[in-house]
Amino acid sequence: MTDTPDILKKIIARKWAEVAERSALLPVTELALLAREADAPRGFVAALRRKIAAGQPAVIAEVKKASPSRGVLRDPFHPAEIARQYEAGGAACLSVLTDHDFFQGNEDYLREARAACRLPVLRKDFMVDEYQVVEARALGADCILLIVAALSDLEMGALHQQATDLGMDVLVEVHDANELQRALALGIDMVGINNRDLRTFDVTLDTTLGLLSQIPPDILVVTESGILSPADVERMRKNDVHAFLIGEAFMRADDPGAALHHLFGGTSK
Ligand SMILES: O=C(O)c1ccccc1NCC(=O)[C@H](O)[C@H](O)COP(=O)(O)O
Repeated sequence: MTDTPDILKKIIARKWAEVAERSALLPVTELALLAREADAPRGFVAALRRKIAAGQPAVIAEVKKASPSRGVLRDPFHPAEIARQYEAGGAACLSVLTDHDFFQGNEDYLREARAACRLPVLRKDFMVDEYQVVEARALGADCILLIVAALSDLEMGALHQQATDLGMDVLVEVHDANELQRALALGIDMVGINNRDLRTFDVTLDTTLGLLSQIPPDILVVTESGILSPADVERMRKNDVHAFLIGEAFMRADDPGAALHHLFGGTSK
């Protein structure tokens, strides 16, 4: 994939090394036993759709300490407390960064956040191998992220099928029309449009708006990145986009749940 942004290439290389290290310590057959014993999936897409059906915003609230483009967003960082605040603020779901090297995330953050609330949780990481998908379910994840720019069609299809077989939902992330067509060919029920260009880190909500007309109406559209103000929210809602993945705007707030409630003008619960 020659089009893959440099930052993704770096992250993917690290992920392959991680898979090799982890599978040497815990073979996938043993991990699969842990996945089978994990708490049942909570229904990620269903939770988003319930919110929309109730006329409320479907917010995937992100638990993220840091990112390559923004550096450290929150320190000290208490995932369980953040999860409780998000639930109280009316979030539909959580997204928890588990990547160590680029986002200062951790698998324990997902476990802690999920145990502290009743919300479905996305494992926000960079999936390249089936080992990570089984690991996600063993951690309790209800959904995984697949980034089209990071995967071949064959890889994407296999990871998507495996997650579905394990009872998880899949958020398939795109940034342009070509990636969107590749995602649609998979037979997806939810697509994430990342407003952040991972080559330049520039963010524009025009990215979501520009792709909407190419998405069949039965597919749930999640706008990702750069939602910072009530005006951003309103712009999306006017264009019939009701699902949002938001990190930075909440992570910089004292109470992320109160910030969520405020950003959506008190309509989130
Ligand atoms: O944000 C980055 O620096 C980044 C770099 C490489 C891959 C992904 C990256 N961001 C992940 C995200 O897409 C965001 O965490 C997510 O969409 C929330 O965005 P925001 O509300 O702007 O924090």
